Amino acid sequence: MKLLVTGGAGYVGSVCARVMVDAGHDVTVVDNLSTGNRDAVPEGARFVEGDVSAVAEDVLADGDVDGVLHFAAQSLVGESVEAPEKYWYGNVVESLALLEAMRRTGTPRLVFSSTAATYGEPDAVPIVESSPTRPTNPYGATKLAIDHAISSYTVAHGLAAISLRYFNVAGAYAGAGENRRVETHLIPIVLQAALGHRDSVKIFGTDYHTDDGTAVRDYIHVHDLAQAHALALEAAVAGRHALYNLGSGAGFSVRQVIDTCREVTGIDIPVVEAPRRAGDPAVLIASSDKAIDELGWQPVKTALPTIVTDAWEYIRALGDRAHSATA
Ligand SMILES: NC(=O)c1ccc[n+]([C@@H]2O[C@H](COP(=O)([O-])OP(=O)(O)OC[C@H]3O[C@@H](n4cnc5c(N)ncnc54)[C@H](O)[C@@H]3O)[C@@H](O)[C@H]2O)c1
Ligand SMILES: O=c1ccn([C@@H]2O[C@H](COP(=O)(O)OP(=O)(O)O[C@H]3O[C@H](CO)[C@H](O)[C@H](O)[C@H]3O)[C@@H](O)[C@H]2O)c(=O)[nH]1
Repeated sequence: MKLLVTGGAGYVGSVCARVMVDAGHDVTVVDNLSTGNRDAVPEGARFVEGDVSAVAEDVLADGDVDGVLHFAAQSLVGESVEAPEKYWYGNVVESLALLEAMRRTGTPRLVFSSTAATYGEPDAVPIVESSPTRPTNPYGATKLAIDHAISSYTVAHGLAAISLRYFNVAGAYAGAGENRRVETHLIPIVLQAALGHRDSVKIFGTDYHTDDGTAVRDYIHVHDLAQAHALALEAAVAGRHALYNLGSGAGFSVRQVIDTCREVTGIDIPVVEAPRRAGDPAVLIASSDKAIDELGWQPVKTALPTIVTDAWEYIRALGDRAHSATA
């Protein structure tokens, strides 16, 4: 297929772009490098620098692009609470521009990076796709708004679309991984502390109603996630918007993640207890049964030590290329 990958210089987008190139697809990456790295764009993919709203329509203009994988976004829960404008413009307005570009150029297929954050605080876990959507932060609210916009484009304009609601993505694949200029995600932060790039790790909230008082998340390996994108591209049906949760089905607390990182690295990483981070739900665990049943998705790297080991090997190999700025 001929594919446009937005956000393909970022973490998840660069791994997915690599998997698509390796599978023989013709890939063009559009990225404004706001959080991504130019050198993360895989060899074999074309690169166009710019905002989705400014350059995507040019890439689609010939009318022969088969599908769009839309990763480009602002995606930090805490930041979205402090600067919601960045999220409503950067996510909703940019994605509406992409939908319009696709409509005008007759581009048939979309796979969208939605998120567990669309559900908010769940009534029950594991979370299924029919669970209520009550986002607890602007990030989740903007992703939910985009999901609604996509649904109406499928009905009105015959777009074939799949939203993949990822839970917490981690790990690395073939030399591609998490290397943001400013890092806020738990696993890379803990591993940066193990490397000595940070003095300690803050635990945001120790008073949640969970077994050890810290927040629980479901970590999914980035390569398993990329495989789901390949399946979604094939499965998208004109006029239909399907949604799938993607996780490993097990929840790990912040303390359990830190302990796993200690075991994998053999380093006693220092921690500091801190207040809760605004916008964070207590527990997010996915049911991925729908993706397994309907897409034929088979996650392989589901064990947390495997995910952390891959992230650790990646971050150690970065050397001088490592960004380690604290947020
Ligand atoms: N990482 C996770 O745990 C996770 C979980 C659920 C969903 N997601 C979603 O997956 C997608 C990728 O997340 P990530 O962790 O790889 O983030 P990232 O910040 O590493 O990558 C996002 C990329 O998009 C680019 N970008 C942002 N806005 C753009 C715009 N308007 N035009 C062009 N390029 C733009 C950035 O430069 C960056 O390269 C996001 O949509 C995010 O919401 C991520
Ligand atoms: O230094 C840190 C960093 C994080 N955390 C905690 O660790 C958990 C995971 O936080 P991350 O920042 O790694 O991930 P989030 O759960 O906030 O969000 C991630 O997963 C979501 C889906 O679950 C989103 O889609 C989002 O894009 C993606 O960043 C949270 O309880 C957070 O408070 C800490 O205690 N200390």
